[in-house]
Amino acid sequence: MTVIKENWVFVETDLNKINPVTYELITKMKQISHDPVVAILIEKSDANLETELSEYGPDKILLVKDDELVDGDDLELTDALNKLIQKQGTPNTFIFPATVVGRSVAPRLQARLRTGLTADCLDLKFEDDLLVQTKPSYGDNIMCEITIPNHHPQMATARPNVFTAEKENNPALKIEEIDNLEWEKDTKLQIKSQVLPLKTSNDIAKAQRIVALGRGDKTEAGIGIANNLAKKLHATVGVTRPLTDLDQYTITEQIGQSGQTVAPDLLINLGISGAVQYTAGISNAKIVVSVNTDENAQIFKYSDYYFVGNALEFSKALEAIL
Ligand SMILES: Cc1cc2nc3c(=O)[nH]c(=O)nc-3n(C[C@H](O)[C@H](O)[C@H](O)COP(=O)(O)OP(=O)(O)OC[C@H]3O[C@@H](n4cnc5c(N)ncnc54)[C@H](O)[C@@H]3O)c2cc1C
Repeated sequence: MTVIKENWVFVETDLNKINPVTYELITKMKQISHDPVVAILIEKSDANLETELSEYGPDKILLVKDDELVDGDDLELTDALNKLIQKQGTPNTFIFPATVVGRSVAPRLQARLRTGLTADCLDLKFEDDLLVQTKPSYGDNIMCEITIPNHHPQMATARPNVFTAEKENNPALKIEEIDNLEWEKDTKLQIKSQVLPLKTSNDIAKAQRIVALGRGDKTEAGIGIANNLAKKLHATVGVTRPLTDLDQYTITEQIGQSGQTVAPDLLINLGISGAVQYTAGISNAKIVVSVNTDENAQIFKYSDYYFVGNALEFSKALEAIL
């Protein structure tokens, strides 16, 4: 098998809009790669998403204009990407966002290509052509560096909000349109319509201020006051995993390893212990304030300011002076 010296990034689109995580991945790959970074874009025949995409400086865009495939399911997408690799050659690496779509399509493609995949990476770098993929392991207690030395493409999914997207003018950009992929239709599943959810994980992932609630502030009164505080601060409410047992919170608001990675200017942690699975999602927060009754709470190690005391009383007092 001939490996082409290209590093591919899958462009995720939702209802004819590019998911911004794509730009984060392109920027990161441009920073670390000495070979061309190629964006794989599938769009409707009358769309022009390549214009927006080109602002982030990929070296090449492989463009598939296909009205059916845009609305295709994960199996169809997998088959189309497999056909694309058969047509173009095997890239050195192929990176996907660790989103619902990326987490479904990337492993299916990996299995078909009989290569390796590292899921949910928090960092990527190259040693020559070898992609070194960093991810938390063993319950997030250690960071592992994983490589796939003998198979191609070296595949990874990387979490949204970990890398920073930066615009770049690339006058050398080439756009190559691919015709006749002849992907196989999935007859078992039919998607009749697609709607954007009212609330998305983007709300918390993009929030500039977050009030995060943990088990130590899980009472009805604690949650009520924390929500008032959030309103006054124009902040979004986030939670730790135990709070997702409540009807009003889901994985959409959960911060951490199995939830969302956040990068706010201000994060207030109320009654949160600081388990590694939670702190994995907050390393890009700028100012962290934490409140906990336990003076030895782990979360204080990740905090710029902390208060030893009751979260509810703290929220009440802070809300009163705002
Ligand atoms: C595979 C895996 C993935 C996971 N993914 C995630 C994830 O993405 N996100 C996540 O959050 N968790 C995740 N978890 C769970 C994680 O391990 C912790 O259990 C969880 O983060 C703990 O949440 P907490 O801090 O709210 O609760 P606790 O650990 O119970 O901490 C509560 C804290 O509140 C303090 N406290 C008590 N009363 C008060 C009070 N009145 N005022 C102030 N402080 C008070 C206590 O001192 C304590 O420190 C995951 C676990 C596993 C195994």
